[in-house]
Amino acid sequence: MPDASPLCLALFQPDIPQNAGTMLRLCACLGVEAALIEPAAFPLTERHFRRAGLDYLDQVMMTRHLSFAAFEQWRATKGRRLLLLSTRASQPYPAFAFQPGDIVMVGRESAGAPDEVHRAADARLRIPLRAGLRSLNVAVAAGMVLGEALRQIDGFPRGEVIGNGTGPSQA
Ligand SMILES: C[S@@+](CC[C@H](N)C(=O)[O-])C[C@H]1O[C@@H](n2cnc3c(N)ncnc32)[C@H](O)[C@@H]1O
Repeated sequence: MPDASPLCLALFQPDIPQNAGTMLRLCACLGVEAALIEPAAFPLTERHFRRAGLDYLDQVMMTRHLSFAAFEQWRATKGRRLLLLSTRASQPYPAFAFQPGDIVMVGRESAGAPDEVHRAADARLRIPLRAGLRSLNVAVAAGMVLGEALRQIDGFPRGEVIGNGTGPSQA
């Protein structure tokens, strides 16, 4: 595996700071690396993320890429697979075999990811939904698929239990 982190979550040109903040918090808590592909629809500053409720920013292993082309150059140096979550994909994610080092990418809230990104991906994965319903919130989609990927590769953090695990700790 190329890096210390078992997986990477890539945010393609995020539109909504609250969603980006939720996904970066997810990355911090699960020990998943994050990649931000610019331009975003909001300034990628610490102030904006903190206002969106992300107070774990210093715990996120994050790379920023000025364009998709720059991200692709970086990815080529790492030799990592790109797995795009897309409402246009036909392959359901629960049947996909994830590997350590995989990069799971989510698209924009407004428009998903463009054809160029679909073509570049090693796999395009779909979360099956009930007929007639369009899509999930992007952070929910990211959480579902990262959870399955971490389960498959046994990549969840081995965190300490706070207290004795039976209930609220004594003050
Ligand atoms: C709100 S959705 C994008 C909606 C956009 N109109 C489209 O159809 O692509 C934002 C992102 O969440 C992810 N997503 C949401 N629902 C999904 C699903 N059922 N399967 C795969 N990815 C999904 C995708 O990465 C998508 O680009």
